[in-house]
Amino acid sequence: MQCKQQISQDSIKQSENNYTLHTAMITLALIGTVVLLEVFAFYKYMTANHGVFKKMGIEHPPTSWFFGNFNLAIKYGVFEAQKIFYNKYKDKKVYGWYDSRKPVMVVRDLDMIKDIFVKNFASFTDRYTLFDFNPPFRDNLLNLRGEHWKHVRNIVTPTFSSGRIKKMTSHIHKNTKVFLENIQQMYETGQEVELRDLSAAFTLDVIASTGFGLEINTLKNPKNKFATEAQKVINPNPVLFTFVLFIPELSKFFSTLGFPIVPQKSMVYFAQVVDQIIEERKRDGLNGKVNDFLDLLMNAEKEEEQMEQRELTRSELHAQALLFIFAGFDTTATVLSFTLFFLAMNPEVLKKAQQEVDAKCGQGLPNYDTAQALTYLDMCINESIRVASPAIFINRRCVQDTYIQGIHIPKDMIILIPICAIHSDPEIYSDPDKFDPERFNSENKATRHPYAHLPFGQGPRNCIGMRLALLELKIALAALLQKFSPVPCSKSVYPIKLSKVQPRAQDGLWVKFEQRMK
Ligand code: HEM
Repeated sequence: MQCKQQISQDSIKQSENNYTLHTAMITLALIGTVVLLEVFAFYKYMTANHGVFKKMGIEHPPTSWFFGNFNLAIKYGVFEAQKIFYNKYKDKKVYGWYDSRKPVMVVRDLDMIKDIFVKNFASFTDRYTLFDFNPPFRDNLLNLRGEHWKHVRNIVTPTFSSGRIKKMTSHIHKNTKVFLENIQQMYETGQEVELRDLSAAFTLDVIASTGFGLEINTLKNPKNKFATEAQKVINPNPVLFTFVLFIPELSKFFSTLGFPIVPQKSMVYFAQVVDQIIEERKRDGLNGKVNDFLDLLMNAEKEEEQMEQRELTRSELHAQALLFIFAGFDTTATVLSFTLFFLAMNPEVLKKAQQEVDAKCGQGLPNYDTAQALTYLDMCINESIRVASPAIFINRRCVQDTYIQGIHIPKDMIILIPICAIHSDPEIYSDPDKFDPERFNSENKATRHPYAHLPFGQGPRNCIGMRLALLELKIALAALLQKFSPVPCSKSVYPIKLSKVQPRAQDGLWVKFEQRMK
């Protein structure tokens, strides 16, 4: 009897065990299926667009399901990858590229590029931006689309007219004097100088001054709040940025979790600076008397309910003011530092540039008109931007189905103009790594396609700050060359090895300054 009971208890236990095992297996199988389905769904999501170019009959590099073609940018570096495939498809007007899951049409043909920038502009009014910004930066020109962009651009354009920029020369002069004092000190102490940081401090001081009438003095006090916050904005969190590069949709998710790609606190800091200056100027009756961008933007500002055609809201004003800082200082610093370095490494070019400066500017600081007359210096700057362009590429988003030169560009296709590859195409610029300003004399320029040099973009959506940047560069370079000569030093590495991901020299741009004997 006892034995029978024991047997039935054992069998109950056995069947309980079986049941538990069975349930565990079903659960595991269910989890496995869900995981598999999710992996499959993710795979489908990542590869959903990978057939686009094949259907269009457009060639592209072989794709990886996760990276698209991004693994090639990681393998070779952004510059090199652009050059490799630009050359690989040299007999094509366009080729395809997948930024992870996103198809991007790369346009090589210069006539097609011209049509995209100008003739067919109505189809390419917008830029593609990786993520949407929050206020106070949301409504900035770089980011805005369609009619909203047109409205703001029309209001802001007069701010950058020759007349307005001419009036800003005094701001540039003030900062150039401090720049020269710094160089004098470096010369006296025999210091070897890395040009990048020096140039960035100068161009940030100029933007703070021409933009907002502020004297932040980064050249003397590199850790000032304005400069540290600006550095945070132009160097977003690299981990989050990489995630968003692969899956742009994640940017909203990170933002909601309180981790925006561009630090929101820094943006708010700059908006508060702008608000404070506006209040002070209104209080002190200084409206229209400071000759900076804020002055002009303030005149264009109106309360939302009183809005007329040609006025900005405070939110639009914030966004433009902030954009001028971020679009204006790092780019100009890149050109200033590379140009000075190239001059130091090419003594014949340096001598010629100095002779021109002496002849056209004499001893005083170059003004707006003398700066326009510095044609050889202009050639040096153009050549420096060709070799090391601050913008690696330009993009546009196609807003309506369009045919250009027999090629169908569907609505929403992202267009990429490979500036670096065009600037170093040996069929356009022979021996492209060589620094040779003569490429930009009027005779040589006339033999080239006008769209073979695109450092500031082209057409109605080109760089609005180009004239200001060139004026600032010419005044700073000419003033420096009047008194000093940049020369090679023990740390100089030439020819330059460009960084794989950004317009920087891998080994820095090191020079020494010598005082000129006249
Ligand atoms: C050497 C210095 C600079 C370079 C190389 C440069 C380059 C560029 C490039 C390539 C674009 C895109 C153009 C296109 O899509 O066709 C651009 C746009 C822009 N830049 Fe610059 N830039 C420089 C300086 C400045 C300065 C000093 C400012 C302002 C103070 C500025 C403000 C802007 C703005 C607001 C846009 C957007 C224009 C729009 O979408 O309507 N840039 N820049």
